Amino acid sequence: MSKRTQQTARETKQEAKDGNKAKNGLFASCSFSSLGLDPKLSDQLQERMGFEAPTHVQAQSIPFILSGRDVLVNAATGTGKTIAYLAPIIHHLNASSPKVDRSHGTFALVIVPTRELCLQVYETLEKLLHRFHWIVPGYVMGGEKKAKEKARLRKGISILIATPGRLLDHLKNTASFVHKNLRWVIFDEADCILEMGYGKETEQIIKLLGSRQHEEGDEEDEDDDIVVTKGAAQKQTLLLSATLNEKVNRLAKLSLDDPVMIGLDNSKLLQQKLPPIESPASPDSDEDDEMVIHVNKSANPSSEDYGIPSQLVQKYVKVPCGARLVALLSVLKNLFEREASQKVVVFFSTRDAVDFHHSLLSEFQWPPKSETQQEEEEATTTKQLFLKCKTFRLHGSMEQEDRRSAFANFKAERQALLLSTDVAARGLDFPKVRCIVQYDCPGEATEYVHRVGRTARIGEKGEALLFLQPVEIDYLKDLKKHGATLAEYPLLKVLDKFPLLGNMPRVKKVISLESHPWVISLQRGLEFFTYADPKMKNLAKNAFVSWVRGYAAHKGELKSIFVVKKLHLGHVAKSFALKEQPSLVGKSHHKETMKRKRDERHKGQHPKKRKKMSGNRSTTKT
Ligand SMILES: Nc1ncnc2c1ncn2[C@@H]1O[C@H](COP(=O)(O)OP(=O)(O)OP(=O)(O)O)[C@@H](O)[C@H]1O
Repeated sequence: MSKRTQQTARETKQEAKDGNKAKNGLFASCSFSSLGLDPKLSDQLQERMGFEAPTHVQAQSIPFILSGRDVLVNAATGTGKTIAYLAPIIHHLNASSPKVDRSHGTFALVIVPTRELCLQVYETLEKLLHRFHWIVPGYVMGGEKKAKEKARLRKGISILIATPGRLLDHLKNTASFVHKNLRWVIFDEADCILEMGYGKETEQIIKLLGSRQHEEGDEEDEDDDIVVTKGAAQKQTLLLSATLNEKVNRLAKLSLDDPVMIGLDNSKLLQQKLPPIESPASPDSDEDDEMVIHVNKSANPSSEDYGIPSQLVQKYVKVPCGARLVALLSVLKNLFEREASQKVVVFFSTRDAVDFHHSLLSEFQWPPKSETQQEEEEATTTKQLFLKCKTFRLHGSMEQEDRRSAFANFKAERQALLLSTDVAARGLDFPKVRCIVQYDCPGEATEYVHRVGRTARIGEKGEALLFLQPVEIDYLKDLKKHGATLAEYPLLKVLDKFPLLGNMPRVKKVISLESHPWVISLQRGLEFFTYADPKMKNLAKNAFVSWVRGYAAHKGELKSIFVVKKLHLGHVAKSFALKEQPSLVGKSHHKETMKRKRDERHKGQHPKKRKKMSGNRSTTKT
C-alpha cells in the first residue's frame, strides 16, 4: 500500500470514528414512545421515517411540550428541533375530543422566517401526518397567490406554517381564517425572524392572536371550542433557535409564560445526562426579570455556546483580493475532484454576486477554447465545463417558481453546487451537504454558525471554509470569542496540483499567490470569458458595485475589520473577472436597484419594512 493510500485510509478511519462519536453524543438512549408520544406516532417516526432514537434535544423538549408548558429551545443546528415541536402537537391533536375536523380551523401556527423553510417544515409535517389524515397541514407565505391561500384557509388547516408578513395579512384580511381554537404558536428560528426586520409584524401577530388568559376564558363559553387534552388546553408558545440574542429575549418576554429553557447550557446537559434545566426564578425577582434569557457569555466559551456541531471541520482560506475568484474556482474544483458525489453550498453577500458567479460557473470552460473550437463544440454539444457538476442559485429576487425549483432540485441531486445569499442560511436541511464555503464573510458570528450549520447535520461529517483577505484576518478573533476556532486551508498546495496549460513553466518557488502560474492563467481565462459576452460583463460590473456597497455595510465592531478604504478596488474588480475597476456604474446600478425595489413591491413584498442596509447586502433579505 502506498504512503498516500495509507494516509487516506487513516483519515477515513478517523472520520468514521469522529462521525460515530458525534452520533453517540447526539442521540438519547430512550425511545420516542418512552417520551409519552402516542404509539402510532412513535411508530411513524421509527418505522416509516427511519428515526431509531430521539436526539437529546427531542428527548429533553418533548415531555415538556407535551405537558403544555411554554418552552424555549436553544440547540445546535441540525439536531432535530422541527420534530421536537411537531410531534407533541400531532400527539395532542390525535387525542382530541371531538375528533379534529377541518371546520375547527387552525390549532397550531408555526412561524418561520423564509419561504424555503416554510416549505421544508410543511414537507416534514406531511410525512409525520401520514397516518393522521384528518389533521390537515398547510402553509401560507410571501410569493404565493393570496386568493388560493384564502380558499385553503376557508376549507380549514389544522397545522399552519407561515412566514410573518403573509400571516399578518391573512389575520387582518381573511375573514374565513378560523383561529379561535388556536392552542400552539411556534417561532422557529426566532432570532432570524427578528433580525430580518419582522419585529413589528411579530408583535402585531402576537396581539392579534390574543393572550393566554383570554383564551382560557373563552373556552367555557364557546360551544365550538375544542378541548385538546388536559395539558394543552391553554395556548402554548414555543421559541426555537440555534443562536440567541437580546432580540429573542424581548420576544420571549412578549410571548412566553413561565417558560422551561432547554439547551441553554447544552454542554452540561449532554455530558452529565442531567434532566433539562428550568429557568431559575429568584424569589424576589419581578415577573419581567424571570423572563430574561441569560445568553451564555462565559470567559472561555466552547463551541456549544453558539451551537456548532462538534464534528464539523472548520478552516479559513487566506487569499488576497485579486486572486479570490481563482481561489474559489480552484477550491471548488478540488472539492469535486476529491469526492465527485457530493454537495457544496457557497454563500455570497449579495444577490448580484450570486447571479454573476452562477452564470460564470454554468458556462465557463476549461481549458479555454478558440472561437472555431467553440463553434465546433456547440455543434457537437460537448462542452468542457470547468466544474463538472450542476450549479443552482438561490436568492430573494428570483421568481417564486424558480426559488422553489432550485430548492427542490438541489435537495434531490447527489452531486451539485448551490450558490446562495443568506436566504439559505437558516434552518434549511439539504441532505448530504459535505462542505459550506463562505466566499463573502458573514456579518455577526451568529450568521457564521447558521451558515456552517447547513452541513454536519444530525451527526454527519462536514467541512466549512471561510474566505478571508489578509486584511480581514482579525475576524478569526471575533469567531474565537464565540467558540469557533479555524485552521488554515493549504491553498498553495491545492493550486500546485493543477496541471498548467501548454508550455507554461512550473516555477519551483512561488513568491506570492498572484504570481502562481495557475492563478495567472486561470485569471486570464476568466477575464477573456467575461469580456467575450457583454451580458456577462454587465453581470460582473453589477456584482462589483453591490459587493463594494455590501462591504461598507458591516456593522458594529466588524466595521474596524472590514474597511472599504483598505480595499484596492482594482483588485476587487479582478475578483469579478474585470480587468479594471468599472467607472460610472454607480448611476445605472442605482437605477436598477430602484427598479428591483419597485418590482418587489408589485410582487407584494415589503422591502421598505425590512431593516435597511446599503449595497444589497443579503443578510436582511429573503
Ligand atoms: N431522531 C432523529 N433521528 C435521525 N434523524 C433525525 C431525527 N430527528 C430529526 N432528524 C433529521 O435531522 C435533520 C435535521 O433536523 P432539523 O432540520 O429539524 O434540525 P434543526 O435542529 O431544526 O436545525 P437548524 O437549527 O439548522 O434549523 C432532518 O433531516 C431530520 O429529518
